[in-house]
Amino acid sequence: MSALLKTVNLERTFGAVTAATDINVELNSGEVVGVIGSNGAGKTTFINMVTGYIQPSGGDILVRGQSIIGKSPRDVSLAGVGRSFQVPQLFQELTVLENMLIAFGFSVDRKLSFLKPLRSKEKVEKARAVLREYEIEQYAEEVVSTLPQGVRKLLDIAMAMLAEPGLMLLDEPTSGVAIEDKFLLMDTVMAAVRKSDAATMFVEHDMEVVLRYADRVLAFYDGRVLADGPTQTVLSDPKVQELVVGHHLDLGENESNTSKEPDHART
Ligand SMILES: Nc1ncnc2c1ncn2[C@@H]1O[C@H](COP(=O)(O)OP(=O)(O)OP(=O)(O)O)[C@@H](O)[C@H]1O
Repeated sequence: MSALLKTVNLERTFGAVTAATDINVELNSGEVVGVIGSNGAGKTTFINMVTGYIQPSGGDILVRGQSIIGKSPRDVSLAGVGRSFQVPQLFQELTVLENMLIAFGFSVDRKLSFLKPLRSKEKVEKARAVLREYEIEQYAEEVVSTLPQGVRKLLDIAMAMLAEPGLMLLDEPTSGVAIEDKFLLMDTVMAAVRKSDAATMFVEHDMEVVLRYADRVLAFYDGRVLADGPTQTVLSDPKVQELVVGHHLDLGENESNTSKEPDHART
């Protein structure tokens, strides 16, 4: 059976800058992969290529064996690849529920969305059920601009999950969220995502979050995948600690026991 996602010699240049090169990655259902790398390592370029937001300069991207090269972000989303953004892409002056209903029109109704009413009992019920899974149903009638960043992040993810993607890419789900709320947010997201059997990739700078939630880690350095493997193995690799993490990680007996030294990779 074809892998859920397979990239073959994926490459992207911006003028003289090689943002990504030689990216060969395979991913299967149910996997939870942390994507790490210091600023400018190529993580967002990779996510943008896999979701159709930018086209590669070379190589191929296969989703369940089908190439998605040349497809628009919407067509990639219809092929089963969802994403959330570092800065949530929301209609700030609309309510949480209205944002969900618009996402419904774009992703679930598909081709005939312009002929279908935005609000129906069935859609409202489905939208509320997904909000409940992400523990933000109580905000359904609130205007987005009045809500804390953590709720907006959850809403952005919930909107993408409405389409029940087979692969979900989360670009820095915890950025801009207070340290004490990061684990709460990730607990909610991972519980919901794991229920769906979607494969998940999340870009993350905080190694405690990576250790706690990722089964596998892809470490980017200078546009390349420096290491790809089980979380403990990759994070204990001295090369990864030196070039990617920027400090020693003590992975001894306690999996979440990370060094508290300043982390240059943290934003
Ligand atoms: N649109 C663009 N035009 C020119 N250069 C770009 C563009 N997008 C990315 N780059 C360059 O490509 C390289 C990889 O950038 P990318 O944003 O993918 O890194 P990143 O790992 O996501 O970093 P960060 O953690 O800061 O988000 C960097 O050198 C960056 O300056």
